Amino acid sequence: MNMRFGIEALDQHYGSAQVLRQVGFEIAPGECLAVLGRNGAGKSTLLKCIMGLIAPSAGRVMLDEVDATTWSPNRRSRAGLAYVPQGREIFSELTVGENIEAAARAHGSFGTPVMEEAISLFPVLREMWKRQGAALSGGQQQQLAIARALVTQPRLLILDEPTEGIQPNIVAAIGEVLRSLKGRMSILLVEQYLDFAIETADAFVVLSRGSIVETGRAAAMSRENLTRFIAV
Ligand SMILES: Nc1ncnc2c1ncn2[C@@H]1O[C@H](COP(=O)(O)OP(=O)(O)OP(=O)(O)O)[C@@H](O)[C@H]1O
Repeated sequence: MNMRFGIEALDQHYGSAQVLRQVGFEIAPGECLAVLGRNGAGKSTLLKCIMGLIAPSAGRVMLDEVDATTWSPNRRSRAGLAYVPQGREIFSELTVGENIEAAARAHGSFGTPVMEEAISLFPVLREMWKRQGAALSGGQQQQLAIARALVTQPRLLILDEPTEGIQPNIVAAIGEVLRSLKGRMSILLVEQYLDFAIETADAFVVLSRGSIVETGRAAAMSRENLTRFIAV
């Protein structure tokens, strides 16, 4: 079942600096929402508040219309959120297989079709199964990180700049996978690579200095309009 997900009027401060201001949106079940914005706009901070890694100063995170603002990251994960952070954070000492199997065991999907499907989405993972995470290219690590998130059978997959520093053919492969997942889960995509976001998302939110300055359906958004908010 797809998640009903929303955030309401989130504020966040680092010391006296306000980094998020009254940020609110919903993600329609099964859709991909892209959050766009320049470096420092507050995108990663927003995702950390959504995952419960930092507490917002004000506002609410709503999962299936339940207030989850004070839930631990683990509880959010059990409720169906999966987070692929910027920089990927795979276990570089473990093999590809161990990375996936550890996540699957923790979520009770070890050896199930959920685990098998997550692996089969990225054929390179089978080829590299016994290699250490550290031996993978950046793009392969990103694919591993996404597969590891998918073995938790998320209802909302949250990705922080999955294309950053990755070669074009792997970006294309990741885009294809994300498009194939829509409908079965919702996706929250933080992205600075505009063409990738346009190909993948159903709706957009643009963050600038911690505030939402533009929102809209993908079909209603021109590339020119979005570039205005992102170009340096
Ligand atoms: N732990 C922290 N302590 C103090 N300030 C921080 C901290 N983390 C981020 N900031 C500041 O908060 C603002 C928003 O940062 P954030 O990382 O959320 O932006 P971003 O849009 O994700 O940018 P990027 O694309 O560079 O990651 C920036 O000005 C940043 O310097």
